[in-house]
Amino acid sequence: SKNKSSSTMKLPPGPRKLPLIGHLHLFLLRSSDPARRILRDLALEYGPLLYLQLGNVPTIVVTSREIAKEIFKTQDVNFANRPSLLIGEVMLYNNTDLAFAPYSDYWRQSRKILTQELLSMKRVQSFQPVREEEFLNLCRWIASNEGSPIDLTDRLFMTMYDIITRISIGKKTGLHADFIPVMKQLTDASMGFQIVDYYPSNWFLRKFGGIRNAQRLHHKLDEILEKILTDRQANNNAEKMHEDFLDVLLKFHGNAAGAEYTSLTSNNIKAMLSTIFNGATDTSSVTLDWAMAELLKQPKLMRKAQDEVRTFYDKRGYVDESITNELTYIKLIIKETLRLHTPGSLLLPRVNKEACMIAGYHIPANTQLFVNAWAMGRDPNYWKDAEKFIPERFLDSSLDFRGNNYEYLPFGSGKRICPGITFGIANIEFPLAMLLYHFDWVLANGVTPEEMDMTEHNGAVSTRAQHLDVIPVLKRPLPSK
Ligand code: HEM
Repeated sequence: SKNKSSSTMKLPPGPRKLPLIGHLHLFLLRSSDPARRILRDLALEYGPLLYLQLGNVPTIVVTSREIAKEIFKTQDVNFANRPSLLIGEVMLYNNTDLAFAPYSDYWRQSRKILTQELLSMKRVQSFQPVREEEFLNLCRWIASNEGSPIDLTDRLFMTMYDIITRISIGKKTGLHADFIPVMKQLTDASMGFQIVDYYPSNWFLRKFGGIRNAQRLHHKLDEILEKILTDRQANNNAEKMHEDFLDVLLKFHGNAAGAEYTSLTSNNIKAMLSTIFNGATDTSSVTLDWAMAELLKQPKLMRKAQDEVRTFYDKRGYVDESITNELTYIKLIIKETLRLHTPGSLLLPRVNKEACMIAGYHIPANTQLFVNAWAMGRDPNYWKDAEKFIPERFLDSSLDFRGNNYEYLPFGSGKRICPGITFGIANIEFPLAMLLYHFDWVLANGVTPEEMDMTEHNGAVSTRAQHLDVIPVLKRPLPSK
């Protein structure tokens, strides 16, 4: 064909690279900044399709909706693979965790189980009592601290961990106490840039740069999950109010579910439970935390949100999850929070199987792809007053987060789009409504809304650097059930 000339084989632009480390120095030099910011600044300088060499790993970074659209529309299958990272390989059962799995039959099968059996609307609704009970417990604790400062951030994270754990492995047992801290470490480790991943064939780095720690964490995790699994299999016919994820997954163990699905091994089930925990906890709690922070920062918005919830629920006297769908303003707040504080800022990395052309540039096979959803979410070319928190911007807008508006991709897009959107939103919407319905909130230590420090923590998930220190004032009594 006509485009094999050397000019069409041009790589996308990027800064000058150094021997051996390529562009890694750009990250080392700004080690106090999160990668999403460094990559956004590079895009401003070199353009929306950026080429970087991270150690030995060729990488492109996309920061425009047109190029994101081109990739997700025309190269979706080609980019449906994930790079093999140390954490996925060592900790997550040799990349059989869904989020890290290569694009394969195994991925297809386990994604089907996840979307159809675990994260369907019906299943998500079936966990309503768990969410209600755990958040009611939280509200009771908050009410018991009325008038004194509390660390709301910590409590929101703990409550979310409890909910996801109960939904995954059932009623609280002693194992929860072991499970949560190990899973927390796993979530931290799997979100970060790890230097060892940029020299995949370097045995020295692998040996000394993380593999031992990953193995140690893996053994701990495996021991706990194995115990949970065998306990459950031993007590299979115990009385149960709700099926949890483990019950569902065990139906696929050893092909009990029949020919429509491949069977899951014990390791597969353990990997799936890890996936869910990893994908669901921090993303949901950090969104809730940012939403509360933004409302505390702008008391007018807080009042508007509280008015909506209180007008809506005052007849019943409590927040009922089955009708949260009608909370228009709460929905706008969540949309805006996901725009300005995109938790999975760079999505999860992908890698292409075959060489291809994107935006007129040559992309060699096995190039790692980051889509900077966080940067697009605050790009002034797409958003008016892009850095301001304005929920009303979504009022008369058809923009949604289901992967078809490429400047707004908090859940990603295409084949690897987050399968947990419905579940994730349910875990945010209802708790937010409940916190706003029952309590008024005052910043602790005499901090004024203007003085609130909204700095982001330098981590892969965009948490706030400061915790929410607030004083609760009970405004609506808690249900006594
Ligand atoms: C506010 C909440 C959440 C946000 C912002 C979020 C965000 C994301 C993002 C950005 C991706 C990468 C998509 C891509 O590569 O295009 C992803 C993937 C994924 N998420 Fe979520 N997520 C959330 C909640 C959840 C929940 C509740 C679950 C499960 C229980 C979940 C499970 C997963 C899984 C398994 C993947 C990998 C999918 C695959 O590789 O095929 N997420 N999520």
